[in-house]
Amino acid sequence: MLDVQQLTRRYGDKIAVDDVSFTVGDGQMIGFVGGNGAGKTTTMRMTMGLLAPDAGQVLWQGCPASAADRAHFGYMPEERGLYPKQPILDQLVYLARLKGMSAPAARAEALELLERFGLAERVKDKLEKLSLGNQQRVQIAAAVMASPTCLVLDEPFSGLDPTAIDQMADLLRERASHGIPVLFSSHQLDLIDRLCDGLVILAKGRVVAKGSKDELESRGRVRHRLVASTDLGWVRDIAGVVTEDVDGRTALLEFVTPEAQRTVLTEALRRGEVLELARVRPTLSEIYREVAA
Ligand SMILES: Nc1ncnc2c1ncn2[C@@H]1O[C@H](COP(=O)(O)OP(=O)(O)OP(=O)(O)O)[C@@H](O)[C@H]1O
Repeated sequence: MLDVQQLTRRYGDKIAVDDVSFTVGDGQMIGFVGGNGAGKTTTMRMTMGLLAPDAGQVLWQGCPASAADRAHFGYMPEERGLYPKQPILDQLVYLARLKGMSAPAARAEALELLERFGLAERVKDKLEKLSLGNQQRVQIAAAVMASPTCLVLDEPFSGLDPTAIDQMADLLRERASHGIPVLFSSHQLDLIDRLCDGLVILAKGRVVAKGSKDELESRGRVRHRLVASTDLGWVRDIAGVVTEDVDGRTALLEFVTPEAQRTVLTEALRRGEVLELARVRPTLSEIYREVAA
């Protein structure tokens, strides 16, 4: 389990990360979300021990994370970090050997990953000869090689096409299913929604929301969609109802009290048929806009 506890980091007068805490359990995939400059990269660098926090600490399996612990983490930095002028297979083997793998095992795993990503024909190419999307695949391969105990990935999906996103998503899910914590940042909320067990939302250096999507949804406003067989203009006059939208026979409503919901339902039935009265689940984008505004 990776436990980020009250991390704080300033750059001069500016506070980049302010008292940030969250946990990524074994086998969990947690999405790290926030606008540009929210503090995600700074938090990830502190998590990896590449930047010293002004306050707070990172625990690994309940103890302060040591350099030896972090040497077994897989990390994909924002600035990427592989050498443009080196052949891709050589680089992957070299990095895996630094993590303690034997040369034959490192070569076998690197070849397997490169084949899986459709790069089997390119293993001798220098990184810079690959398209940006393929370079990104190699960067992800570097992070997941050598059985990392934890994955910390800074925007691993940026610049990937939908097929590559699906491939990488499968790979990360597979790694998480082996029981390792996976933390990754992304601006693609649909992807986070699809992939993650939970998310941490950062705004201006602070955690503004965290938890599973269900937990975050239940914190937000509860709205209902009402569809009836007759015009619904009358709902605006019912006490205890916030009318978000009324469009003929369809309305989006917030019931302030249970009585308001009963009144609306009774009145709608008195006037005609009720075709639908359903709770509207907020999208992750709506939750994000609400908490990160
Ligand atoms: N080396 C640095 N020196 C000064 N300020 C910095 C430095 N690195 C980051 N910052 C500032 O710290 C804040 C957080 O930056 P950080 O890169 O962690 O955000 P982020 O959430 O990763 O953003 P993005 O999504 O744009 O990558 C920003 O205001 C940024 O300008």
